Amino acid sequence: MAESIVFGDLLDDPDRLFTSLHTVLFGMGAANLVLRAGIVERLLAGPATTEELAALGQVPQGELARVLDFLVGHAVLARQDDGHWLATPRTARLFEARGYLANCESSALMNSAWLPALRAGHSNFAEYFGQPVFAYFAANPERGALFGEFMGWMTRRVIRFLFASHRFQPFVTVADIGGSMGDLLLAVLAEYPGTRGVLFDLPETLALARPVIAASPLAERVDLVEGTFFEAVPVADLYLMKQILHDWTDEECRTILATVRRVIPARGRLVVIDHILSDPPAPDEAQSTDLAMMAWAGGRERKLAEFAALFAATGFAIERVSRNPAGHSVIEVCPV
Ligand SMILES: C[S@@+](CC[C@H](N)C(=O)[O-])C[C@H]1O[C@@H](n2cnc3c(N)ncnc32)[C@H](O)[C@@H]1O
Repeated sequence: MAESIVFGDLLDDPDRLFTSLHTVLFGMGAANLVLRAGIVERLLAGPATTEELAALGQVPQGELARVLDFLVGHAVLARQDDGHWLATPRTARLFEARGYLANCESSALMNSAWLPALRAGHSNFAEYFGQPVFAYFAANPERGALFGEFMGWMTRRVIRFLFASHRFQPFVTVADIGGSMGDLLLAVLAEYPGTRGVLFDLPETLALARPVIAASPLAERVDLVEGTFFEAVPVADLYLMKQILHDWTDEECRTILATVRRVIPARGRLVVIDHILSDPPAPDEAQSTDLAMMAWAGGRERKLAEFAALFAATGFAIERVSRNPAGHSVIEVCPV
């Protein structure tokens, strides 16, 4: 069995446990603080003084300098001899990960409500934020936009694996169901010239995606279609569903899959991209995202046999599986 990061050698070494978790917890807080205050973007544009950055964030200079010193200690920022703060290569990485860092902060907040959430029978998210996750994002577009950035960051993590290990059979139109900001769809269209794409998602999500797609050189090849996958999806010969089924219960997944099954052509394919749970359990990414799905959406990650049962119940059969030990796997299914 792989060694657990937190509950293995760290738990056996209290000094490292304390230092590591404190660095993660307060590093995450410091990162979100400077991102939210606009300081990271400002420093990516050029060096600045403490006074300028404190004015920008409307925070006291002394406390801000201590936070910035912490980030200098981790080479996320640097400081010139004349006292100006400046960006390092890690500052850009931090900016790219801003959606994920906001997501981590929400996870930490909602985990404080885990026990009452379980007792009340709903997700940690609904317990802490007062609404199910996608309703909350629809009502709070600035949080929805950060979530979309997080999804794009996650997609970029899996795209290299996807294209290296899994080729799609020839297709004319690909529909990304719950495709968020279109990161996966645009990557697939770039990889498969001469094809067209449909970005299908809730209206509030597509309102955020529309300018992103319009700015892409591939915009001409994309149609945006609003709707809910509990009712109807557009017709295509290749369907993508990345990180969709894991948000929902088995019963809800059967409804989503049945919606696709009603319109998929006989030669069409559905490609599900999700974590596959190890069996027996291992301290891997899938095991932690399983808890994340319980917390965020009342959903779950699944073992391959559990996916197979969902497909069998909705008129699909697994044709190919590209298993990714380090993250999301690819399960391609055909209608039967
Ligand atoms: C976890 S995100 C995955 C996004 C994208 N597939 C990816 O992997 O980057 C779930 C997506 O499902 C969308 N969604 C949620 N409920 C939906 C519904 N009923 N119909 C269509 N899309 C929905 C959300 O707006 C969001 O974009």
